[in-house]
Amino acid sequence: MSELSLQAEKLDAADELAALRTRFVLDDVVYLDGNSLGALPAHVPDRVSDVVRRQWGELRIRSWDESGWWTAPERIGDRIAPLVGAAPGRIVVGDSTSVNVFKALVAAVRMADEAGEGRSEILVDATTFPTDGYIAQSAARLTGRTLRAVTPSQVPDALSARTAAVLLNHVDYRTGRLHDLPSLTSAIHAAGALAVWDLCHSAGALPVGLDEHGVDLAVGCTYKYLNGGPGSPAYLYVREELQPRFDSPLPGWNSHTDPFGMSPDYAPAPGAPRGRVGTPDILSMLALEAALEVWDGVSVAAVRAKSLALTDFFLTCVRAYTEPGRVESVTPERHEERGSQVALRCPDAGEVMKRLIARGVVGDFRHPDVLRFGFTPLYVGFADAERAARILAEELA
Ligand SMILES: Cc1ncc(COP(=O)(O)O)c(C=O)c1O
Ligand SMILES: Nc1c(O)cccc1C(=O)C[C@H](N)C(=O)O
Repeated sequence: MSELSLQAEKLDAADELAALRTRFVLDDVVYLDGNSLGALPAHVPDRVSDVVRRQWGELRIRSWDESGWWTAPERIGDRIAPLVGAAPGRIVVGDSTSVNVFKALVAAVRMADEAGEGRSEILVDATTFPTDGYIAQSAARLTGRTLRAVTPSQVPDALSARTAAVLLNHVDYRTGRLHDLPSLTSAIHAAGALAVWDLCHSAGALPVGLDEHGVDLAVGCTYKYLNGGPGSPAYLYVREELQPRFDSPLPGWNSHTDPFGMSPDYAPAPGAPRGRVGTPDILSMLALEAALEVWDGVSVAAVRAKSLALTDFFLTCVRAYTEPGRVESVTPERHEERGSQVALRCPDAGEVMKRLIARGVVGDFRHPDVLRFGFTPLYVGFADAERAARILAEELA
């Protein structure tokens, strides 16, 4: 046994989260793609079966009340809230992240307009996952703003009295870089603008502190570190003081204060439900609700500590096993700047990832040259990290 596998064994033995792995359906593959699609929590199939067979099959329409379908978006929002540092009543679940980016950004610009200072510009993260950039372009056109793409580090200098809103990613999907949410949010506020954060790659992997840091609006998906399943609904957070001013660009009937009054005039509901649009996707939503139970008794701080230890250890193993210079890590070394993934660049990354997957190490390839390895502390261990690095080195040799 190599020294690093011995070390992995010791680290796994001391890992207070190690037992959580049994809450998931996993085989002996090293699954390092939970930053794209989280693994299936073991109890979810039975719960979904109950929703389909009993709630839908037997109770049918009664389930909107009796099975709590109607209130699921807010109820599940409250379940996600502690994971991202929000009090109850601030998050609503529904739609995709893309749709929630649209709602949040247009609503942010509308709120900036209320100040009446002619704020003519939206800033967007130039390194963003593409969908946010596309939606921001459309939001800018619809609201008559110009859109400027800047890297998160350029944001403080780019802010001005012209800035209406800024759309940023908490963790960069490609490099795994963690951006400084507290200081960027306060810089955005100092300029009188609104901060909209995309939490897709941070929620469930590290503390976010939405309320504590005064984030205005935030969105995120639930199929990565929250393990909600393929296409599970996303969520929208609106800061409490802003909720009465949240003017949705998609004011569907589900966000009406009296949806069953069927009035031709729109009157927005108070609080989080104002972020709803149409009929919630109940099957996916209730699968997500069940999946969130794996968080019972789990602290985000413990998850963060293990995530950093795992990514540190993986980098150590990669350096020990791989010929120097064969790959370059584009994930920051500093813990304050690292999310829960390691991204390694090499020119043949696409081919290398195919071979890794064939050998039971599942990460993903991101164009043009990035090998991405996501570490989900709820089910990935140190021996997994060592084995992945060892097989990677063999494939790179
Ligand atoms: C940062 C980020 N935003 C948004 C999305 C996707 O949004 P949607 O769920 O609408 O496909 C992803 C991943 O797919 C992402 O990584
Ligand atoms: N949402 C995805 C999908 O529907 C298919 C494949 C991948 C995804 C992803 O989530 C990709 C992910 N956001 C990324 O960071 O690359």
